[in-house]
Amino acid sequence: MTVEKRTPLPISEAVERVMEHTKPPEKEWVSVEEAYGRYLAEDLIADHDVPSFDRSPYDGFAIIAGDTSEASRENPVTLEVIGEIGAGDVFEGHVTHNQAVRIMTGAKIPDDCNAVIMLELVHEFMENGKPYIEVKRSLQEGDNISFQGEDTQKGTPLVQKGTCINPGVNALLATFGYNQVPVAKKPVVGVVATGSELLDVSEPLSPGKIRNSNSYMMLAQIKKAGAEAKYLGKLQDDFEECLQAVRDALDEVDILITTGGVSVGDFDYVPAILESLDATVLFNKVAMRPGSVTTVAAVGDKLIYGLSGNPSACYVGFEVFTRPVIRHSLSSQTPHLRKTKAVLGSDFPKPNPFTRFVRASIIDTDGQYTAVPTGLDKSGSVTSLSQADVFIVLPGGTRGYEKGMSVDVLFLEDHKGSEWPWSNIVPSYR
Ligand SMILES: Nc1nc2c(c(=O)[nH]1)N[C@H]1C(S)=C(S)[C@@H](COP(=O)(O)OP(=O)(O)OC[C@H]3O[C@@H](n4cnc5c(N)ncnc54)[C@H](O)[C@@H]3O)O[C@H]1N2
Ligand code: MOO
Ligand SMILES: [Mg+2]
Repeated sequence: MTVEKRTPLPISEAVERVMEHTKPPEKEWVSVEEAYGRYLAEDLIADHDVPSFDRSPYDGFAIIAGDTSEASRENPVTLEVIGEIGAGDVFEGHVTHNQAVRIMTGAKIPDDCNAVIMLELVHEFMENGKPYIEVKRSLQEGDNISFQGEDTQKGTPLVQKGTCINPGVNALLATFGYNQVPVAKKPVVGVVATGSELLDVSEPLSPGKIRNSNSYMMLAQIKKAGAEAKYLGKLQDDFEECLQAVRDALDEVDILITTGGVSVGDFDYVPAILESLDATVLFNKVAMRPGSVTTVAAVGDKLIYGLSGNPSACYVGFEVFTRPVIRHSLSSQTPHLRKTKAVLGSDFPKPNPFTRFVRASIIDTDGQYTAVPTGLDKSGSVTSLSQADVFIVLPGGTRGYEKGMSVDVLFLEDHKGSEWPWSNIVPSYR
């Protein structure tokens, strides 16, 4: 029996191929209470000025600034207080010279007034049953006024579609009257685990068996990417059973992920399943480690990801190839992992022909990032994932890397994303 020979594709080319198979985003409406964490499906543009009227930023008195032009400690001016307004009220009367209106924070400035003086800065007194204030300083027109449109003006684009709705975006949605919010429909992503060695989480360990951890890892990755996760169970390494399960799964999901059985072993059935489904294999080998066996295929308008059974390889395969497809269908303009530079925290003396993704934790020292590998750097390692907040990217080549070098890192816990992180990833030898 000869083992199938696979040609490794450069990462950027492999990502390009999957991105060519993305579908246009679909829109749905959710209530503003449900919008947090969803992705905006339309640009949010201010349809009125904010604030929409001149208002007082203080509890104080609305006055005519010119009345105070001669005011000083020695020469205070006296103004008659002719009314009071709280936030939400509008002063309907007319204010003339040497008059003032008691005004609270957030209330609309009376039309005739053009400045506000804080309560603490005036002396209040009554004379003949009428309230007055004494002002000991001179104010300029516009002093202490929050002007209409000073926060934002009508027509200003505020939030781009594809943005993850954070609490600040929620505030804007409410400000502009979005009781219902247009958000990108979440694609449904199914997970099937294959492997006769797999136990359910609740089962006790027995010789040769391990618990199925990849499914639960990926359900979380899918949700984190913004999609709806559907667990479709774990399967024995049995070709017919797996083929039927994949066929059934395809009816239920937009994207299907299998884990395990994707390499060249006797019980690695994913390649044969893809063949039986007449799927178009986009690639079945990528010049990266872990995750070199990552396979992606298209069946009709759906993508099937054959991710490695090895936990770290599975994790990497998802973040590099599945996450951007999900984010694209959520309208994101920046669907890939965000890239930045960091100082390498350990030596990697052994050269590797494939680009390596090293799970690492980031330390921020006054804005200077250092990336320190977390645990065992092997494809089968599961413990190195829990502490990882970046992948260090070490391009393949003929030389190793030394502690202290500047390297690219990709953030795992970040919503901003990046447009295309795969150009300019170059080995940076000192
Ligand atoms: N002769 C060769 N052997 C292997 C090659 C190769 O090129 N030639 N590639 C190696 C690489 S690289 C990887 S990665 C793995 C890929 O393996 P598979 O995707 O076929 O996955 P399995 O064989 O089913 O399992 C691999 C490993 O992962 C464990 N596993 C599987 N499923 C789960 C799960 N749901 N949760 C946790 N752990 C899981 C499984 O027990 C195995 O230990 O192949 C290499 N071999
Ligand atoms: O796909 Mo493997 O992870 O390169 O070890
Ligand atoms: Mg295998």
